[in-house]
Amino acid sequence: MNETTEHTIIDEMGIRRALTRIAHEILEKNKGVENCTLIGIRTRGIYLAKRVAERILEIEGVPIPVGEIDITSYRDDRVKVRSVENVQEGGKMQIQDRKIILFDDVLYTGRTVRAAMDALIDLGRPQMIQLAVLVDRGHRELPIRPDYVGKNVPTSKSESIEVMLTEIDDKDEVIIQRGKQE
Ligand SMILES: O=P(O)(O)OC[C@H]1O[C@H](OP(=O)(O)OP(=O)(O)O)[C@H](O)[C@@H]1O
Ligand SMILES: O=c1cc[nH]c(=O)[nH]1
Repeated sequence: MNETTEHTIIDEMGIRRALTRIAHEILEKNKGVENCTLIGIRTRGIYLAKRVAERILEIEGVPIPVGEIDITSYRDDRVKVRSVENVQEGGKMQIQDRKIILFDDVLYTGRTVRAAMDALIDLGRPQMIQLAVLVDRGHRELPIRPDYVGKNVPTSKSESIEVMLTEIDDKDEVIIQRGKQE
């Protein structure tokens, strides 16, 4: 039998604590947020970036620009970047010489992050790029590692992680589905 089971791996409180910790880690690693820009990978990476920017404002009293990058995946594994936009004011993000902190909900093969980095570098020369993810589930196919991780979740390839955020899913929860076919 090939039944699918699922259970919660991070609840609402866990997500809140993880994002607060990541906000503190960003402040510590960068000695503040001067010259930093947060860029969320569409869709849920954007909400994570916005929430961390709010925490940083609460903790440090400093606003931080937040942008979004839209990447479309194709079945043959090519990825296409559609845009990089400022989510607060609209218009283009400044990339040149900025410290960019990329946000995504799940890190798996690393191909989405690689596409995002390629697109950013096409637009300008960032001073550096860092990576924040809510869940690192392993199985990297590229030499990419996150600087900030909400939770490391060892998985098998037949499992799947689903991140739900109130902004679009009506609740905050991360679940693992087992027995799901790829
Ligand atoms: O490291 P990778 O192998 O690239 O996988 C990670 C990506 O996969 C998921 O996006 P997905 O393409 O499932 O789109 P969605 O988040 O909009 O559902 C997730 O949100 C990451 O962006
Ligand atoms: O399990 C996975 C793998 C890639 N992206 C997801 O959102 N979940």
